[in-house]
Amino acid sequence: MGILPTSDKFPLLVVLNPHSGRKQSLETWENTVKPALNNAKKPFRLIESNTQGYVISYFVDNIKPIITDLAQSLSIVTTSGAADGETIVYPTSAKLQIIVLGGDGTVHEIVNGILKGVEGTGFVTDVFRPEVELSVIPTGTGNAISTSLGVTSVQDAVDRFIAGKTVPLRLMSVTSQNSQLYTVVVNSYGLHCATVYDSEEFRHLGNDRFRQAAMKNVENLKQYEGKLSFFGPAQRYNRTSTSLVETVPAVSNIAQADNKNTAAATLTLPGPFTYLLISKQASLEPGFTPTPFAKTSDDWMDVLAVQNVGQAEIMQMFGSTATGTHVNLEHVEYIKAKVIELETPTQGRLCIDGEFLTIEAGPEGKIRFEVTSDPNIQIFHIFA
Ligand SMILES: Nc1ncnc2c1ncn2[C@@H]1O[C@H](COP(=O)(O)OP(=O)(O)OP(=O)(O)O)[C@@H](O)[C@H]1O
Repeated sequence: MGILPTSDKFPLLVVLNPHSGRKQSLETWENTVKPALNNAKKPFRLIESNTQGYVISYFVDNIKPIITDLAQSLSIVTTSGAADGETIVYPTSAKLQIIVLGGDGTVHEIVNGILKGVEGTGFVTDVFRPEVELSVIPTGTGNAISTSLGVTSVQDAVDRFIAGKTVPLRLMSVTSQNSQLYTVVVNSYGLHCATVYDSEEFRHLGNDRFRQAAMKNVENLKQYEGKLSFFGPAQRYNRTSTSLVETVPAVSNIAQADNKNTAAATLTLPGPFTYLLISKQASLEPGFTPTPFAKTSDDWMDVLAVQNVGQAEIMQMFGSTATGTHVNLEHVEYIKAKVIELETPTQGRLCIDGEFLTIEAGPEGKIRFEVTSDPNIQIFHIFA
């Protein structure tokens, strides 16, 4: 007797955002994904998002009963023959499968809703730790996660789900004095954040909405004051050797760290920033690969930083992001790190997977980015 696979007893969840991309998720569901699941005899439960923020609230409110039902569906009752000889064997792990018909913002809401819903509870522990397996059907605008994994179409995503191979979806934790969130794709500051902010009004253009909003912001190019500090191990792209080279903390910094109880930065970038990304995905949309060394499953964050440049340099960078060769441009900094802090002298705006966060001015407003390693947070996997 063994533990039954989830699909035999507990339905997979299908999260559908009808507003994603060019609003074709429902059609894709009805025409392609639902027939494929029916064919494969996979029972499902449909969760349709009816407003912005619905998905996050749904999981905050429902993840505990979902995990309870999932665990119970996998429990095994054994009888010894005696009247009171019934024993229930509970599982120590289980797979919760979720198909996402939406874009990266919907994945962001699922991940943050689940983690918020189980925070401070005993629902995810060493004794019982569910694995959440996400199948992202690319029906958003950028579809960064799918694009970075090489998923080329809706059918390709469905095929990968049916094939069943998954890889870890590594998260970034984003902490300020009064908030804590998880990022699945990208944190941005400066031109990219302003572009995402302005792109909503061009949603009807599909992928082109980012291009339209980017051009608007390049025309009125601004510099964004801030200091970026890197802690612990870091690798910096070296244009001469065309490779990532380990950056060792300066000796004075090590001494400082030993004397005080606070770590000194391995490296700092003084800003101001024209363009700044802290990313877990190589591509943010098809044909746009700003952080080409980023990997969905590794334990690094990839930083693309462009400091204090003009329109010509930005356009030159955009011109080579399709191939990733912009990392060789003089004004481009590319760094891999595990812990990063951003401090701005005045109030600023940070974009986290399309969601916006206010950065308060000065040291109190500092934002800390870390790759998560806690096994009770790192429960997400993605069909690849
Ligand atoms: N019913 C709804 N009406 C309006 N907005 C919604 C609804 N359901 C969800 N949303 C919001 O839609 C936003 C965008 O979703 P999503 O990220 O999936 O698509 P996208 O922005 O087109 O794709 P991508 O993030 O891949 O570029 C999310 O911020 C989400 O909160």
